[in-house]
Amino acid sequence: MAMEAQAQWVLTATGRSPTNIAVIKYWGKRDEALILPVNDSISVTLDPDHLSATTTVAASPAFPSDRMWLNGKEIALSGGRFQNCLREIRKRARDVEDEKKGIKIKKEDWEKLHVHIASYNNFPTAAGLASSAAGFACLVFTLGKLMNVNEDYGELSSIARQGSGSACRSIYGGFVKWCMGKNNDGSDSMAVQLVDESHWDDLVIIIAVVSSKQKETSSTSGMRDTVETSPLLQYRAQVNLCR
Ligand SMILES: Nc1ncnc2c1ncn2[C@@H]1O[C@H](COP(=O)(O)OP(=O)(O)OP(=O)(O)O)[C@@H](O)[C@H]1O
Ligand SMILES: C[C@@](O)(CCOP(=O)(O)OP(=O)(O)O)CC(=O)O
Repeated sequence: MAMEAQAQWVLTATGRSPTNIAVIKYWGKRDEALILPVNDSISVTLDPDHLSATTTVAASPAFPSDRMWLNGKEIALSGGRFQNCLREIRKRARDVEDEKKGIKIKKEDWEKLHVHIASYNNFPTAAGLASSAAGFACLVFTLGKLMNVNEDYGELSSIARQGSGSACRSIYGGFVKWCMGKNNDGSDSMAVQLVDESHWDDLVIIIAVVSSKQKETSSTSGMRDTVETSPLLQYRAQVNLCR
């Protein structure tokens, strides 16, 4: 394999993704593992200069395992959400050649190459400002860039969805709809852009951070409780709010 014959090298890619704020909220899953929602939702993507995640991914034959640092602190990548995103992007990886660095990676090499991921949020993490949306959109986008993935944004949004539901909408700017889809495998549950970021030029969103502390109840567990206990949620899911 050409990759092994070469000297040790590190190939990197960096991306930045903004967070998004839902105007018609996603609340409740019909499939917890695939992250499939019970309703369509619509959000507005914020300006990346203000609230965003910046992620650098690196691959090297010298890395013995996949590792990730979030805001400078190492976090476990063993969770299903990270593993699903890594697996889905690796599946779609293509040949990469960097002539200047003398690197040649074959499509099949990506299954064996490990990655190191470093991400920073320029706003409070896990505090109710959708850091998971910016974070997983950025992770999927940047891994895709590193591995020369050629999928369209719809497909990337479907992969980001498997990291955090709201992340599928952060793949696009402007106003974005997450179409819940009907298929059990989630293949039609993805985001589409309704209008781009120039559509409503003078729209200003003011984010008032009242606390930067980690929330006591995450959206993931809050919506799980609602699905299990609220008859009102079933009604909300039956009415198409996004029409
Ligand atoms: N930059 C990032 N890159 C990758 N994963 C991230 C990043 N930022 C946050 N996450 C993941 O998202 C989790 C936080 O998500 P959580 O849903 O609890 O909070 P939030 O998205 O900030 O708030 P909310 O969903 O209520 O708006 C983190 O524990 C981490 O797993
Ligand atoms: C209130 C919300 O922001 C909830 C977002 O929840 P998450 O997308 O963070 O939940 P998981 O899919 O479990 O990761 C509404 C919305 O963004 O539509």
